[in-house]
Amino acid sequence: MTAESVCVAMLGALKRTVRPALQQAQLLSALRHTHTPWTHKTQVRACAATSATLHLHQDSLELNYAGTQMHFNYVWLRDHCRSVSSYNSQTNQRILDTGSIDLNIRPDRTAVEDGHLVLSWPGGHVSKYSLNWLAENSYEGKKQSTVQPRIFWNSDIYKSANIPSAKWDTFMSCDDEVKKFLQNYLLYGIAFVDDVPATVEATEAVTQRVSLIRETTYGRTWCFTSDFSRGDTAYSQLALDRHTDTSYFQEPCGIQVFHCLKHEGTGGRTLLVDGFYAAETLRQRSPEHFELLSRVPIRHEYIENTDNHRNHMTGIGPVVNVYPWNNEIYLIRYNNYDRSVINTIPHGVVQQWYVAHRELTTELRRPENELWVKLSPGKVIFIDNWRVMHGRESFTGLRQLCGCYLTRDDVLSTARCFGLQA
Ligand SMILES: C[N+](C)(C)CCCC[C@H](N)C(=O)O
Ligand SMILES: O=C(O)CCC(=O)C(=O)O
Ligand SMILES: [Fe+2]
Repeated sequence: MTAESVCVAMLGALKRTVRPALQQAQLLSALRHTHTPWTHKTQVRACAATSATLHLHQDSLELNYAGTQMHFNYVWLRDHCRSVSSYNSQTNQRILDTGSIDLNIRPDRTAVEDGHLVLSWPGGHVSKYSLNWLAENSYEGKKQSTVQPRIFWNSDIYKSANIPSAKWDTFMSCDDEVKKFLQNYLLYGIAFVDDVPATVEATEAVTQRVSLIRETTYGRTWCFTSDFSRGDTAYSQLALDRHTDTSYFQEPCGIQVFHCLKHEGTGGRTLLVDGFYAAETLRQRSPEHFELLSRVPIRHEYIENTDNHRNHMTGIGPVVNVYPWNNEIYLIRYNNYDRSVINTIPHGVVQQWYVAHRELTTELRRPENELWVKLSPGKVIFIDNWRVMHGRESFTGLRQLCGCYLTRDDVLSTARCFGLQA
């Protein structure tokens, strides 16, 4: 058996879910290294024992390992050297000055030894990388995997998943409960904690288990009712169509927390819609419309001029934001109330943009995509404001809603510290 056939035999061992990738072909060709084609310089080394084969190219090394063909640029390899003089593994920070690497660097010696790629650089420095580390960190590996695994949902999918709510007592005392809660939150973009005392303090305490509060012009923790105390329809009894909040921030708030402390009246149910489910449907149906919404930046705005508050915020960005290397959606800004004048789209594109926006709106408005819940005292909901839209039914009577925004970075950090993929 040749080394190559060993590699092929291992292909099946590595299961990957290749996501439908829209402009992947264009993207790849744009990003592709300009390899010197096979030349007499190219060396081939095979090591059947580790099932790894190396091919040296002009500015990169090709590694076939665990069923994946990967390319590692020489500057990249020197830059990612994990030797003690290059990298501080106590702080997980680079020591090496990347600006000092010769951009034409090539290793003098390359070998695969004991599951490691070993490179000797001109000047004598030796770098060692475990093949598994290389496989985990290669571009080829990353572009086929998602940054954050998610389950896109419509109402039926969410309901039949029967996700349990966390319970206040356990949530406050047991890390495992927080971990389970975060896993659900990451997968679905919403998660609940039940039996929370109906106070601002308890609501705040719950959030402290997973993140830091992101203070905004609305306060740190806010408690509001339909008193028009602020220049925004949220402070009324009117119905609010599905939307994401703070679309007018350059970085919209990552998480929204709501706790209804009191409602003496009718209506006021909360509407939840998975924006990623709708956007993925759009991507399947009309890739070119999806592309337009992900490419064209638009502006959102919050202008407030009341007796007590003066604010003028703007945020610019596309409706759908995707990671350029794998086309995974990571953020949707969708707020028809706060969308401001469109003057960032050339006239030849405006019509198509509206068509694309309408198509997304149609998906978001399908009744089967709507999840309605009545928030009641004790039930705290965490909403991924980069993904899941919220809205509300009009209501009567006194309704008091408290909550806060959380920093996305800190929620994700907590999740990663629990060993979750985020
Ligand atoms: C949640 N809280 C009531 C504090 C603020 C509401 C902000 C409303 C604004 N139109 C937006 O969508 O961002
Ligand atoms: O009143 C509600 O249920 C939510 C209102 C709203 O959209 C918000 O406060 O962001
Ligand atoms: Fe809102």
